[in-house]
Amino acid sequence: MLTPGDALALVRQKRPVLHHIMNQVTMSFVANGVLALGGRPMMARHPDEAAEAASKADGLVLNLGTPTPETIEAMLLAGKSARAKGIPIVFDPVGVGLSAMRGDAATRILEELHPTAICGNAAELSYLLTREWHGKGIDAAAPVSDPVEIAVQVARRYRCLAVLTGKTDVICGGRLIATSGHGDEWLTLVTGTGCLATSIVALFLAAVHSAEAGSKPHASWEASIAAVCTLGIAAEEARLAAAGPGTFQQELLDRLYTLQPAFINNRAEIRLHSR
Ligand SMILES: Nc1ncnc2c1ncn2[C@@H]1O[C@H](COP(=O)(O)OP(=O)(O)O)[C@@H](O)[C@H]1O
Ligand SMILES: Cc1ncsc1CCOP(=O)(O)O
Repeated sequence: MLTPGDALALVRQKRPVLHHIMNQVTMSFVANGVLALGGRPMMARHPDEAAEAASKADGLVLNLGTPTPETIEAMLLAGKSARAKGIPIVFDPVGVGLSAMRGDAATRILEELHPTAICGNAAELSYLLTREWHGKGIDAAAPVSDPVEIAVQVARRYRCLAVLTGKTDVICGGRLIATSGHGDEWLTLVTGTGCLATSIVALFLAAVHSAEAGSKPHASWEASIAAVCTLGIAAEEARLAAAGPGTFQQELLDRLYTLQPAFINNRAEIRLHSR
């Protein structure tokens, strides 16, 4: 079994290059979060260079936050290149039910690229099942009654890992289902923490994929659990030193930088489920 601490140590040892095609709102924060954890963020969003950039990466993040026809084209080109190279692709369908444009882009990404993992909030993952939008703006409007069931259905429908974020995070890969209650409600006061969760999942998947550990059964699922626990525990520690959302954001980056594998292993509480 790959512990959360083992996975964090691998991230810092491997320092994966993570190619992002993502929204313009949270790019800088996400790049700083990935750097703080030991990764190498790379943003390359023009269709003319997207495939080439992906071919030089260890993992690819496709984030639908501020889509344009050009970035959607770039996502499809980068995704095909990532598939040819065999690196993990992580898709965050940010605000997917806001417009037909986002819904259509998500359909193409899912059908043409078959991402390794889908990460999003409950409204986003439910939309991928029902094509009905229950979000407010781009956020999940209200807690859903059974987030585990939504994640299970998404993982089964799209044959991938599903990571549903919220007060409780759900990490599902087929029959493997886990939940983590780590985190802090101030994460919802800083824009980009959902995007960062997605990029951290991609970072951990890329690290494990590029190491021997990646060949072990369940390694990708365990890496995704490690990713959400790392962010959640970093947030719990950050909250202790923060006065409000501004200092919380700074403290969060500092905790991502200083968290030690043994500390995460001592602290992480993960519940396993069966369906
Ligand atoms: N009420 C909450 N309490 C504690 N942590 C939360 C809460 N809501 C979200 N989180 C955490 O915030 C991060 C971003 O999740 P979320 O807010 O669902 O993303 P998004 O911005 O995509 O809606 C995740 O690490 C999640 O665990
Ligand atoms: C506010 C906003 N609008 C389009 S993308 C974006 C940021 C979304 O970030 P997150 O989903 O991580 O809160």
